[in-house]
Amino acid sequence: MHINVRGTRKIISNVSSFTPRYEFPKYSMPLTDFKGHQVKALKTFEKLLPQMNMIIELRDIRAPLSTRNVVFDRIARKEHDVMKLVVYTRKDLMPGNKPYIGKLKNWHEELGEKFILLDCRNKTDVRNLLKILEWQNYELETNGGYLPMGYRALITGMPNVGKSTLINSLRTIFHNQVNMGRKFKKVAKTGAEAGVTRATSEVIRVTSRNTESRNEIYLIDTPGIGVPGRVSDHNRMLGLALCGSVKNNLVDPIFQADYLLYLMNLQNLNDGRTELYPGSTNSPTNDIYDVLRRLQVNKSQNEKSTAIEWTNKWRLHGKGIIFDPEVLLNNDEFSYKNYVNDQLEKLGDLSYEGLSNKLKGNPNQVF
Ligand SMILES: Nc1nc2c(ncn2[C@@H]2O[C@H](COP(=O)(O)OP(=O)(O)OP(=O)(O)O)[C@@H](O)[C@H]2O)c(=O)[nH]1
Repeated sequence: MHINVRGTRKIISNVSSFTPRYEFPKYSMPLTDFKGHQVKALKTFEKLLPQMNMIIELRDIRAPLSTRNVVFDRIARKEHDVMKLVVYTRKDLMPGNKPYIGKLKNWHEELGEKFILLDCRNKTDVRNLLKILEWQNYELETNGGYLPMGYRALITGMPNVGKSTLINSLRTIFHNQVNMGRKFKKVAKTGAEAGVTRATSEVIRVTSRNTESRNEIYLIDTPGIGVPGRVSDHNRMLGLALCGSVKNNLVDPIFQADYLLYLMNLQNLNDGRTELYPGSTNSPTNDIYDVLRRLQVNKSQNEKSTAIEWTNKWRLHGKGIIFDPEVLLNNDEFSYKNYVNDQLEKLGDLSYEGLSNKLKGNPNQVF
């Protein structure tokens, strides 16, 4: 990809000679982590869609492009009436700069997409989402009346973006309202690894009928669905690895660490203040082995384990880092609408038979 970068290169601290990399090398790696159970989930997803009143697509705020899956757009386009809401998760890990949110707003306006940000574990944030659901339910009810199957929302998204955590938080709020004090079991399994949920769930009730509404609100949890190789590329695979949306061991940890370094240097080019790795403000480097040496706690720790430790730390708790270079590079030519259309074009027709056959015949899962 050729990137046309605007000529306003800020100087990082007092190191005037340092130039970050604007492109990342294409190391050898698989370009997708698409699996058989995901094809099955897609078929169920498509079948369930006509019964749905809303699709809630979760994406990781640190990688708004990489965790956007056009497979969902392709399926949802067939159902014109269904409302779609994008929920960016991990708000708590988001960079605190206003321009980023401004950029996101502009992008979504281009497509007329509604979005909110939340931390799936934060009660206030999750209550706000519940209010949106209740409001939509109320609107529908006042216009159309009673829904015998209740108001239904399908929760979708890439693996590990927080779907099950969000459902559990919504359930906890509901449970505390109706069953004060008594313990209850989590309904959706959660975990730090991609692919914890492997089957589409039964309907999960999150509100009861009350004086304002006769419709109950239900959610349906789905397994995380990755992108087929034809809409993926090296940068995307690396971004997804850093978010935890593909299996950790698919991409060499040194490549992941190097990609993180590439992103950090680009980020410092924009912000110019944060100590993202040892010496990043006064002696920045593009050499990952140099950074790993700086990070090593003792001589016996090897480069690979240092890389794993460092990327894990950022994947799980790293605050203020963005994993999509398109967000960090001030590229005037970038258009969100064109990006999405380009992805849809690359995806082409979604043929499940084709996907299943290619999965069977291709151990590298690249298709
Ligand atoms: N910091 C932070 N962590 C979160 C948030 N939401 C979820 N997590 C964590 O992210 C990890 C993955 O969450 P899950 O809810 O299992 O993700 P999922 O989308 O259901 O995953 P799959 O089953 O693989 O599709 C868990 O360790 C959660 O605790 C959030 O908003 N902020």
